[in-house]
Amino acid sequence: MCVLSRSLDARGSPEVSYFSATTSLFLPPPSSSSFSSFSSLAVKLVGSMALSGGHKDRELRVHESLDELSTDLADYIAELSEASVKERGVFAIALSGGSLIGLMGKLCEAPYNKTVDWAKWYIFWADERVVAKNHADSNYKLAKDRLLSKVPIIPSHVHSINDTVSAEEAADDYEFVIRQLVKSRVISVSDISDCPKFDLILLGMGPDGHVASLFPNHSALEEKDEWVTFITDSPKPPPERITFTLPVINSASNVAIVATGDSKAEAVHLAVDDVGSDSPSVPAGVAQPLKGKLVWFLDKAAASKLEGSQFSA
Ligand SMILES: O=C1O[C@H](COP(=O)(O)O)[C@@H](O)[C@H](O)[C@H]1O
Repeated sequence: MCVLSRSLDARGSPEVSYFSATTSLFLPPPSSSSFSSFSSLAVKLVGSMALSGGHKDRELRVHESLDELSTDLADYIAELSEASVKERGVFAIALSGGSLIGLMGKLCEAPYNKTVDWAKWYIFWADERVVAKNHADSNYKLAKDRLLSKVPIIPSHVHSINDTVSAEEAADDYEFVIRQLVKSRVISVSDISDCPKFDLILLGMGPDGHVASLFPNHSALEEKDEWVTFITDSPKPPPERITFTLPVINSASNVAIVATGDSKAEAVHLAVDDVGSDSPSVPAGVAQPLKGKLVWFLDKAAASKLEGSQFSA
């Protein structure tokens, strides 16, 4: 696997280096700046820059196929789980819904089904549709059917929303549950805010650039005080949802955004590239942990509109 590493110096100027991940040897840069000049299985772009009052650490992994992306995603989650269990004794992970869950499927297979310390996992949802748990639209049901029922997770460690109350009450309830688990340190606490610090928040991204249930131009994006908020007017059905707020997402130790397919390419470009203030901003572009690390998992189609990219969809 070849890796392209691009870090940004203090002024934001790119310093480009190229190396092979398998050998860790530095290779001379290619004559063209095009990513596609590598016959790589995956291209990884690492950016790091100082932000006002913060730090930005992000990495872009572009995969040749969904199969490779799924393997890399399973490796990434398994490694973070191992590190967190070693450091804290538990792994607090927040899931999303949508295509992400299918792409996590390799975790149910060897070696991960045997090597991951599932009993130490505590599961949450970064967003949930306010429907019954057995409803086809439920993010909980999707994860349960495709993932949680296939690995030995302890049922009491699975924290889904209360599906018998209104969206507002479900958001309040969920925040209460999270507060209790922060108190008992199942979930860490951020040292720069009072927010929970999840070990990993996994986000999908819609073609409009929404992450969790934070949609473009929606007031929920501005929520600063609550950990969990609710909406009743989601532009994507179903309309009633609860969602982690940006302060919670941006307090996590690790955030991954997983996006595949042509329909996501424009939103990936708007979120990742430095598009300037004249272009519309998308929620995915403001998901960036202040002290943690953001990793984007993309296929070539989703990466096809990135600046400097010659991936063909
Ligand atoms: O409605 C939702 O959509 C997003 C994206 O879903 P995808 O199928 O386009 O990957 C998902 O991340 C979110 O959790 C879900 O509620």
